[in-house]
Amino acid sequence: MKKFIEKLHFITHDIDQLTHTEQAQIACEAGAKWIQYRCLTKNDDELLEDINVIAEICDDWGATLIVTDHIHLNGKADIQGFHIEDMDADFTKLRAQLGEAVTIGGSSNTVEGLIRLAKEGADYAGFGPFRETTTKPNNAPHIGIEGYKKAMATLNQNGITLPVLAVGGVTSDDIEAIMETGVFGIAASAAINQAEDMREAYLTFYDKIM
Ligand SMILES: Cc1ncc(COP(=O)(O)OP(=O)(O)O)c(N)n1
Ligand SMILES: Cc1ncsc1CCOP(=O)(O)O
Ligand SMILES: [Mg+2]
Repeated sequence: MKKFIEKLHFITHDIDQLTHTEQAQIACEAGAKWIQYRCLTKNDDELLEDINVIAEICDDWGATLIVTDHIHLNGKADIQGFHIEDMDADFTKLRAQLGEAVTIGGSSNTVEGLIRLAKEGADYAGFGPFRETTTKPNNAPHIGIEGYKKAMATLNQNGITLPVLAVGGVTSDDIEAIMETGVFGIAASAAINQAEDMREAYLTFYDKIM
């Protein structure tokens, strides 16, 4: 089933200055239509407490709510989908488990991973890291502008239309060059939620992407 996927995904994160709920509220008030609640530090009761509040905010503002991992919470709150960070996850099995209506996104550091995600029925993929990020430092090579161009050419040659989002260390100054590579969109956290003025930062991202 083809799903609507937004071009700008805002990812909440554990930061000192704003709670996940506050981040979702500010992003939605600034116009966000896609919130990924990424909290890997709370127990199920705490997660559901956050998710129920964020789901209401998303509902009020017409935003899609995606939860990072935690697929066991499917059906327990008004969640539209899940972003699965395990790059070895079997999306065919996940689809069978979660059903057609649930949006399922995956992550990859390679074009081969993107092809596999597309073949296994992921609805979209985060492809990164664009550059170094403190949100989740890892050892994967940075994709960079040339890497996105090459990957998008390979996907096109293979007839793959999976929506690919650049992710990891993206700032508003990168948006134009990234979008020119042919990727579908951008997912970002730190450059928005750690900005001095989060609303202003979200609006700058939005204006440059749309
Ligand atoms: C849209 C989106 N893309 C990527 C991620 C993070 O995925 P992850 O597997 O953690 O990526 P690496 O940092 O390991 O490269 C996400 N949450 N959402
Ligand atoms: C790459 C990545 N890994 C975990 S969340 C995430 C996306 C957010 O990265 P950033 O905070 O640099 O926008
Ligand atoms: Mg990962």
